Amino acid sequence: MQGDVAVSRRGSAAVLTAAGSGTRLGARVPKALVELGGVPLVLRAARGLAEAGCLDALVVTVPAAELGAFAALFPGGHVPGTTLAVAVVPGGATRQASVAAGLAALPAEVDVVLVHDAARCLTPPGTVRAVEAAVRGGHRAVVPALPVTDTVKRVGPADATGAEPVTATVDRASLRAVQTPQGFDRSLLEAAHVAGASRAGDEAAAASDDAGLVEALGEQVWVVPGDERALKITTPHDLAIAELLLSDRG
Ligand SMILES: Nc1ccn([C@@H]2O[C@H](COP(=O)(O)OP(=O)(O)OP(=O)(O)O)[C@@H](O)[C@H]2O)c(=O)n1
Ligand SMILES: C[C@](O)(CO)[C@H](O)COP(=O)(O)O
Repeated sequence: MQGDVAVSRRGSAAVLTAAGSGTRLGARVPKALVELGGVPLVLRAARGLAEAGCLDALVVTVPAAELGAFAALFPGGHVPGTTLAVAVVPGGATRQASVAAGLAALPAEVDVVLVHDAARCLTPPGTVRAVEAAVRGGHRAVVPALPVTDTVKRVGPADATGAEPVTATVDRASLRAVQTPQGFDRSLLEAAHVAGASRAGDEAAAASDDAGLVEALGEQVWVVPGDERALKITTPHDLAIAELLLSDRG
């Protein structure tokens, strides 16, 4: 924990998930080490969090076999060029397990936690600040999200040709596509991970986001505006889109 921490504001930190392999991207290195504009995704995401200026500490969860390669991106245990302190820890078999590992490594003083994907490395600092401020403002679980613009159909099991029967058209007015960082009161997020711990080892059962674990506790989750730049880089197509966004920004 760095700097003075006021009594009324004990500290905000982020867990940056970067322990995935990136199967769908298909690179030779773990996805978070893939470069976008010459900068690894994990470093770009960490810089975005640091630039937000509202965080006191950062925990990055990484593939256990690559601990050294990831730690080398944060010389002196800081996000380069900033005073934001970084701890690099091994992640788990699922994103949920990786977040749990990151939570366990947070400094004791932290009372607000943001969970962010390295794969969403172009998220603007303003989105980070908005999520942190919403939690500080009293909403104990906050997710950034965008309205869904496609028409969305529910389908049943495919027939022999592989075609799927449509069973319903979902009212998209009430749908939101959820991004990261997701922000939480620390005690609520820890309780949600304890309650959902039995799901963490199995990709099919694991929660795909942290808000889902909080919802499973019966607690209210709130949505604030997301940003198109916070897209998740999952496939080579996404990486190409991100390169375009970067050149547009430049
Ligand atoms: N065991 C895991 C799996 C995922 N993640 C992180 O969670 C975020 C979202 O996951 P995704 O983009 O789906 O990454 P991968 O699991 O690496 O992708 P794939 O499913 O294509 O292998 C990423 O920042 C990823 O590094 C993680 O920390 N630990
Ligand atoms: C957390 C997340 O990025 C919010 O959209 C998403 O749920 C991660 O899902 P994935 O299955 O790990 O890609």
